[in-house]
Amino acid sequence: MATSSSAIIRRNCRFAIVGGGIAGVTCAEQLVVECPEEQVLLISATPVIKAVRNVRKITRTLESFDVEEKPSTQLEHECPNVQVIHALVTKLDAQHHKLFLSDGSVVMYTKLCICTGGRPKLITKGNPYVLGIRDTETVKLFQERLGSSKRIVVVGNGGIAIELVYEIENCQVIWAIKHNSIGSTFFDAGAAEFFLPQLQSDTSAENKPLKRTKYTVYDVTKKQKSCDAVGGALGPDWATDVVMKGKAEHIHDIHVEHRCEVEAILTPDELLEQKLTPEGLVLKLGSFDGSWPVYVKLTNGKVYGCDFVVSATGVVPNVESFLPGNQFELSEDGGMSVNDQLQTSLPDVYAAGDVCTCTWTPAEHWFQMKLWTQGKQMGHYAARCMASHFRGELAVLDFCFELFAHVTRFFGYKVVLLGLYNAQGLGRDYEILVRVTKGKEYVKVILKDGRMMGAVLIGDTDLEETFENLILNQMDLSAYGEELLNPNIDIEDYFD
Ligand SMILES: Cc1cc2nc3c(=O)[nH]c(=O)nc-3n(C[C@H](O)[C@H](O)[C@H](O)COP(=O)(O)OP(=O)(O)OC[C@H]3O[C@@H](n4cnc5c(N)ncnc54)[C@H](O)[C@@H]3O)c2cc1C
Ligand SMILES: NC(=O)C1=CN([C@@H]2O[C@H](COP(=O)(O)OP(=O)(O)OC[C@H]3O[C@@H](n4cnc5c(N)ncnc54)[C@H](OP(=O)(O)O)[C@@H]3O)[C@@H](O)[C@H]2O)C=CC1
Repeated sequence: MATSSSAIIRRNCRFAIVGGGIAGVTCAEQLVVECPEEQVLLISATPVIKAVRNVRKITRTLESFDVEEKPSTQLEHECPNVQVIHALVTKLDAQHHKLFLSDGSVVMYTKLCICTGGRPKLITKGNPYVLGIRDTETVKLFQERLGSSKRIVVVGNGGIAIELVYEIENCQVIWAIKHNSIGSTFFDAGAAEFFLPQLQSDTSAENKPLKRTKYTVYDVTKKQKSCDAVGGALGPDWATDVVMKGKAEHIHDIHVEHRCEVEAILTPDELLEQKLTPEGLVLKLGSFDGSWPVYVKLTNGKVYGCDFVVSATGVVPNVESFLPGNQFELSEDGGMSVNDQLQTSLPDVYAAGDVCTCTWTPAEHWFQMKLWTQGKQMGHYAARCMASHFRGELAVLDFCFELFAHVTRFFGYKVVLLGLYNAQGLGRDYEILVRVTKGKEYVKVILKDGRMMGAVLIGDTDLEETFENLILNQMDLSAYGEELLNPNIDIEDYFD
């Protein structure tokens, strides 16, 4: 409800949420279920919000879903006690439960959830030749630049880099990674080897496996853009519909530089001044006049000329608007620390999604990762916590925080990650079992003291449900040895 005193608009609500990404919207939708009689105010810097649809339950903890961008009015229509305000939060006075918005209004809340996500952590600030990818706007900029490019350098070895190198066509890609093998955030050297042919092959549109469209964009960006904040992060299969074509002749041309970082980004003049010689890599670029707008010097001493650089080097939480005047406890990665009730260090302020860092002692096979799935799970759980505390109760930690579970697609393959899939936190004290069928599937299991701790399943293995159970029930598998991955044994029947 809005009340006005002098020129300032004041709005009072029981629950306020900042951020129209997946965490904020899921939180709003769930608050409507928990407290249908209370007013929920969602403040979104962008006029479109992100919502989950078509949730498909794969196992108890694994689900896949589509994501749609929709106008905020649609959410208001679907959830009548939710009001969406299109504005930027410029300041928080947590002590007095007040939010100050860019439209000059003030929101008084009883409980607040901050879901402002993150933004790309770029290798360098303010360099026009270095781009990050986060939202629809940044993708458009990337597409435009790529359209007139013959070579780009991609820095980083995580989700975005993997998707880019697979999708980009007609542009040579120099992929600079810190690690020994590609894609190390999501898989090990064995899986990287499995994927290697996909990097070398001609993966032009006709040769790629057909993909379903899972990401729906409601395009209002041209019509209205009034705030400076980044839009909500992209999500599952964002790359499917995005044309990523450069102007070189060869369709797919990737060169990986291992074990290196970017030391400097140089202009052509700086290259000359420093008397550096760019790599004489054999290029399949068609006509080329020999000079580049920018040069990248790597820590391995090599220098590459390129049209621009993509810094796919992770995200930093969007916390700046909330810090002045408030004593939030921040974690090492800059995220707002939250406890197992998703409470920050300040009373009545919660946080969910990419903006927060979980500081409770996690279940043995769960850890936080800045993913769409976890944004949804945390948004949902934050609503339950806010509603429970409002009623004077404690919330019970949701089951989804028992086991890390992520399903995605890389290089055209279904990829399922369960538990400590990369032996996270196990030191050297574990065993690995691997089964590979070239071009078809890659199955890796992490065992400790005979118990399954995690698994990577690439391809249509149909093993996710059985392995999820084996990780959750911690059955002693020592007696089975390598038989566990014997393709001639129907493992489902075995453990029923
Ligand atoms: C290119 C790309 C591909 C990805 N692919 C996948 C994938 O395949 N699978 C997966 O699980 N995850 C994926 N992710 C990660 C996933 O998108 C994020 O983890 C998830 O979207 C985070 O949701 P969020 O709601 O916390 O934040 P966001 O989606 O970033 O939303 C934050 C919202 O807060 C708003 N905001 C920020 N500051 C303010 C302010 N001061 N006032 C008002 N509003 C504000 C923003 O405008 C935005 O609407 C991908 C990310 C990227 C960038
Ligand atoms: N299909 C999916 O599930 C997808 C998920 N995402 C998510 O979106 C978010 C953003 O993706 P992305 O940017 O790829 O982030 P990620 O966190 O996935 O990967 C970042 C990568 O950059 C490396 N890195 C960090 N700093 C530097 C540096 N200075 N120089 C060189 N390399 C560096 C990291 O290595 P190290 O870790 O060793 O520091 C890591 O390999 C992530 O949360 C990601 O999980 C994105 C796309 C697809």
